[in-house]
Amino acid sequence: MSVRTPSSEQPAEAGGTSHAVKAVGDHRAGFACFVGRPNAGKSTLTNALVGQKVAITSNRPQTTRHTVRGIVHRPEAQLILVDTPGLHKPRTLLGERLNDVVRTTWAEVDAIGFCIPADQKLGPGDRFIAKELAGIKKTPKVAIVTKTDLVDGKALAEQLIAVDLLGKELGITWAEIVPVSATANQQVDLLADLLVPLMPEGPALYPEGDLTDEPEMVMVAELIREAALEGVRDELPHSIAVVVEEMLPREDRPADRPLLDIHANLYIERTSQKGIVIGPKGKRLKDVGIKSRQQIEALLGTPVFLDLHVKVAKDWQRDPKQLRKLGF
Ligand SMILES: Nc1nc2c(ncn2[C@@H]2O[C@H](COP(=O)(O)OP(=O)(O)OP(=O)(O)O)[C@@H](O)[C@H]2O)c(=O)[nH]1
Repeated sequence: MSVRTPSSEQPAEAGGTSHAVKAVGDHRAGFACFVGRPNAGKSTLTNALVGQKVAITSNRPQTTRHTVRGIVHRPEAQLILVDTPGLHKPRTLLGERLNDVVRTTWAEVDAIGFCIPADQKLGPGDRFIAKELAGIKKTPKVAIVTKTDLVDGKALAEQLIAVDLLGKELGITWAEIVPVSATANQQVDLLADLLVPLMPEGPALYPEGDLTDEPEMVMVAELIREAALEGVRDELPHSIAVVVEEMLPREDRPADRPLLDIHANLYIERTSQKGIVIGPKGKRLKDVGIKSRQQIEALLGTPVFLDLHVKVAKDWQRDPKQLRKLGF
């Protein structure tokens, strides 16, 4: 088994495939995606690799709904990370659509990183995904054991062995098995080093300095949704969707004091959920507004006036028309 620890000094090489490292001067560019069950740490890892927040994260499963691309720039390579929703057994139409997005992504990328949290035993969710992965023969697969800061050396070693065995059992050849911690920034750069040789040779696909190609309106909506998800429980997280209707610079402002007006709607599925989202005397919604506005201002680099409304889109997760309207 080829496991990458901080002391590994082997050259970055892709498990004997045709992707071996080329001489200096060659440039590589391509797409990699992280897969794994909900909450495995895919979005956090994407952000750590890119060095800036491009994907929202939360401790609620199924946070990620959009395919966010983070772009890692290196002198010798450009690595475009596609962050997909967690694959899971679908229960709703939204669930089915999300799984379709995942599979389509897998077929298009140059490498797949399978994320398995170090602090949880391999379970049916991991197996479900690994079995699907086994069916995708051509794409190199890297097993990434995430959240290594949460476990001791013994538990980590056991997890690495379990991942290796899972691969053998299902006929998957891991190009690498890499333990990382995105929050403690352990081995994150090494992971990028190992992914780069798996990319095809070619020129950069995005201008230098671009960190994502997600439209600003979508990123803004995601930041609002992230703030709204904090502290909500049970079914509600899945019921929340945010759509930014309009982003316009306020007229009649002096050039040195611009203000961006953002109008956004936060959708829930049932009237009964309104109270939870808005909170007593509107306090929760106000907090969501303040928190997300700060993040949006940091993202866009301009002062923002955020006009946020809560609306009911009845059972939108099961309604094709509503799903389309909400961007799915
Ligand atoms: N301690 C620790 N926590 C982590 C690490 N990476 C992610 N987390 C936490 O794990 C939770 C889930 O992380 P995400 O990055 O949102 O997970 P995800 O796989 O993108 O989740 P979905 O969007 O639901 O598919 C968050 O609370 C993160 O802060 C890590 O390296 N160490």
